[in-house]
Amino acid sequence: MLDVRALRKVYEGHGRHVEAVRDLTFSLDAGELVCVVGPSGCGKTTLLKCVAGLLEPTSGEVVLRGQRVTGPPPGTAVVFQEYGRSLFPWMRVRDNVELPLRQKKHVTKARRRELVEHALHAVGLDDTAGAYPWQLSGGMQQRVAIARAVAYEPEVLLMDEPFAAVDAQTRADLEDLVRRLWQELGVTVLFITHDIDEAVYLGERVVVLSSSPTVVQEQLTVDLPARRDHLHTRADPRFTQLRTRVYEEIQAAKRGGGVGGAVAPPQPLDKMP
Ligand SMILES: Nc1ncnc2c1ncn2[C@@H]1O[C@H](COP(=O)(O)OP(=O)(O)OP(=O)(O)O)[C@@H](O)[C@H]1O
Repeated sequence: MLDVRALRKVYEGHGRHVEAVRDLTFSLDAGELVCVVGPSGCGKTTLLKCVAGLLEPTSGEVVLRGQRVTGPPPGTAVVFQEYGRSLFPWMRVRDNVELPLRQKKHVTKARRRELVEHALHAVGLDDTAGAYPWQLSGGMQQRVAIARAVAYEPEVLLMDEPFAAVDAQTRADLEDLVRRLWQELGVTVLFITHDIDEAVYLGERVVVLSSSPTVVQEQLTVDLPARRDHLHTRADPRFTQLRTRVYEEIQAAKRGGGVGGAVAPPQPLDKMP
């Protein structure tokens, strides 16, 4: 349903020439939750902006439901890292969540209110509808941003390092929230992170990017149980195997090769220590 094909993006201007991503090709099936992980500065945000139709690729393309993406595609919601900048401080929480719904002309006011209530309930913020964002903690503000995306009833949810700025406990809670919403809503999720543990904990599949010049280094299926929790999943030996493998891939990418390469053939995951 979502295809990234030979995507390349070069930023030009002010005497600079930055090849942010060189050649990215991967796909998401409908209803998948895929994490993209890569080192800092490898072009993850650039990739997400191209997928969201906010940035034009230099070459290659993003195709969503068979249509080439040339602007923000309908049915797609984005959650960015900087929740503080994505919420309007002069609008109450309920109005922030409702705002994108106003674009949907066929949705009545009563239905909008219902969707907002339901979304705030889904993220555990029933009591904050009348508050202003600045009256909430960072983690709560990010929940509002997620509620806004959920209320929009997207088919595709794009998330760009959404939990990078919150504390570890809140982050763990928000990761569980994303998996729960994904399971309940059947939405297709592309989740960008630089955190290997987060990618393996959340994803059904992990796309590993190399460092610049950026290509897809590896794709791994995460064969952990669908029901995950921080206590048990992170203690699962399989979790450790997978995170080790992703870590090795990223290290190999920095050296300019794959884990397998000419040096050592890749070990099947089930044979890894
Ligand atoms: N608007 C821009 N103009 C010029 N160069 C840019 C622009 N945006 C990003 N870049 C450059 O493109 C490269 C990739 O940046 P990008 O933000 O996509 O990486 P990232 O993987 O998301 O980084 P991080 O993990 O640190 O958030 C960097 O070298 C960055 O300096």
